[in-house]
Amino acid sequence: MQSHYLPLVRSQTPLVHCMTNLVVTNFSANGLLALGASPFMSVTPEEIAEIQNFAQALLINIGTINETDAKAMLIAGKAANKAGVPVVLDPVGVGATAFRQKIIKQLLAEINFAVIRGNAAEIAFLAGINWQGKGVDAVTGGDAADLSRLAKTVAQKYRCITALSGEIDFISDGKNVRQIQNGTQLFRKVTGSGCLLGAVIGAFLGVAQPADYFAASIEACAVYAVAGELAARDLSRETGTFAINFINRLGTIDALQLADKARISEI
Ligand SMILES: Nc1ncnc2c1ncn2[C@@H]1O[C@H](COP(=O)(O)OP(=O)(O)O)[C@@H](O)[C@H]1O
Ligand SMILES: Cc1ncsc1CCOP(=O)(O)O
Ligand SMILES: [Mg+2]
Repeated sequence: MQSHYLPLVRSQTPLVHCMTNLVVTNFSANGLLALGASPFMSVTPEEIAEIQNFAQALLINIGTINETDAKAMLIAGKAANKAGVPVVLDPVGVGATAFRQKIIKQLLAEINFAVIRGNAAEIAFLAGINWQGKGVDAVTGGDAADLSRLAKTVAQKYRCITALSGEIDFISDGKNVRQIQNGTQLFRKVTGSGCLLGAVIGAFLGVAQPADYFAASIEACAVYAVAGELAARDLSRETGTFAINFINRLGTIDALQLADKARISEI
């Protein structure tokens, strides 16, 4: 694929305001910095509305959600909508507890999300379909047609782009679906792999026009999965090394590597 948004991320350094979970905050900030974006990690109620005046994107991730953070996310999301800042939702482990389900229902009712990114279990939950999940992880399985339909259903239901990640990523705008057949199994052994992807999608949206959010999301997922594939070369079970290699690859991946490696098709 042609890289259009990656050079823009590197030249414009979009500020991505991440309201994310306690597990992945540092990994996400380092991943954004490596890529060329500018992370701002804050859930502080006193400042989260103001940040939307200068942010290029907002990420809302419910990984370690509590009532206080949920209230702050509602305020930030609404302020971002008002300011025209694209908002990405990562509904981490939404099917796992009643509390998460309550929070997600409120967020989806009151905020317009540009992109919802989740694994198969999370996207299936939003589609209203029973799917196997375990805590914050998806249990693998499901054929491509089912997963593609899930992504499309959620995109239509919430009038947004959906990025369903896994062995194959499915990205839909509610009409079209693209599949990306890149990545590595090692991603599953590094916590924050999905969460950082949500932040990276935010960076790509931050340099795109709203009409191009589908294209920007596809490129973000492709850059991410190809960087993972390159980072995993010569590794089998060295998950710590993979995490470091991956951050390095986010910084060095270029147009040639993307054109050479990305396997993107319509489904
Ligand atoms: N089995 C796999 N093979 C290749 N890539 C994978 C695999 N599982 C996940 N990925 C990649 O890992 C990244 C994070 O996705 P995922 O693991 O689904 O998120 P989460 O951590 O939220 O469950 C995505 O880029 C996805 O393409
Ligand atoms: C392990 C864990 N527990 C609560 S949030 C979280 C991080 C999940 O990160 P990811 O979905 O990116 O693997
Ligand atoms: Mg996740």
